[in-house]
Amino acid sequence: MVVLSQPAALDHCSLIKTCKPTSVFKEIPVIDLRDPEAKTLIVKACEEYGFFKLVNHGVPMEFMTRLEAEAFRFFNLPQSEKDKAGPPDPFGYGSKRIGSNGDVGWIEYILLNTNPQVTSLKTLTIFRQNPEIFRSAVNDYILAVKRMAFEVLELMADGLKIEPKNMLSRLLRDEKSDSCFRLNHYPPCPELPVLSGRNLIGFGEHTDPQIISVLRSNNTSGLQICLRDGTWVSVPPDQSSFFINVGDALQVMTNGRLRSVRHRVLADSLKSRVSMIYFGAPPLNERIVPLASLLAKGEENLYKEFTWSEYKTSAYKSRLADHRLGPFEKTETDGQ
Ligand SMILES: C=C1C[C@]23C[C@@]1(O)CC[C@H]2[C@@]12CC[C@H](O)[C@@](C)(C(=O)O1)[C@H]2[C@@H]3C(=O)O
Ligand SMILES: O=C(O)CCC(=O)C(=O)O
Ligand SMILES: [Fe+2]
Repeated sequence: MVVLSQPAALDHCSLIKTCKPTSVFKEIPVIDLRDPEAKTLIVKACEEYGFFKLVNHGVPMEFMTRLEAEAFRFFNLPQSEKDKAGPPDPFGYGSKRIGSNGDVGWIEYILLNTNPQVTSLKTLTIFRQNPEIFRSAVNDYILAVKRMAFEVLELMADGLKIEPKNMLSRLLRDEKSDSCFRLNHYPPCPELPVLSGRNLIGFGEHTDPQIISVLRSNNTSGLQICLRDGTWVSVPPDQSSFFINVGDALQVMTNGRLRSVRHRVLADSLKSRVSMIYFGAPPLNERIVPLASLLAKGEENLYKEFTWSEYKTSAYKSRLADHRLGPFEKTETDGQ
């Protein structure tokens, strides 16, 4: 990508030129968790897009707004205070750098382990300004979102005719589940209007490595997903709903039937975006293989066998936009 000149603050960031304005995702599948047809609609949306919006989800709005307020309170602290909780390893506070392989964005974030047994010094530092209130806002939110994610995965298993119904959700329910939680803040970027016709990348394009991701944001747009034909569409924000992404591990477990969705976030010139994402992952020692009941007679397994720990190690060596499943896909010569 060629960038002519840009303000010093954006030096490290990527700009993309959109030839035609990205269209709004009008056909976004909206699934009502209480709809008797939900299981079928979830499978359909995950096959077609790897993505859907969830309404009537049962997570109290108060949990979302309380955590959003705490997130803003933290991100509004002086930089020197926030830096005490960084750099991320991968947990902790991070700014601009995403991961450790050179990816950058117009973003600051907090990454947390959802396992309460793993409380690092960095996590304690994040909470230290407002320990009781911040911690309980995070815990209440995660607990409610986890319950809802289990329900979604149970409906999905039902829709896919997987027995038993907890085949997928048990991985997230496991006390050794390697799930994590992220609070992202995309500050407004006042320089954007002078970068005419170009967009600033807040979070570069990628797929999420885990099983599913459950995203909630405030009312600021920015999230885009990539459709099957390669076009990018903007997802209108909806602060009272959740957006569910299929991750790489679920793509493998369904032998490619459900697809992990490529997505990215663009910065806004005027409004801050805050998002909170629960990444539901299996335990580290879990073998990630296509579920036998999903393989039709004679259907080939598309992936080599690996554990979540092996996939994670490989993913964390990759760049954000890499096709992380590539090294795990079977080739013509495999198995001969
Ligand atoms: C560049 C990277 C950041 C990331 C680890 C990686 O090496 C590749 C995957 C990235 C990602 C995307 C989804 C989640 O936000 C995340 C926490 C994850 O599990 O994989 C991030 C990683 C990160 O920010 O550390
Ligand atoms: O912040 C967002 O809206 C999405 C971020 C994201 O895709 C991620 O953290 O993996
Ligand atoms: Fe993501």
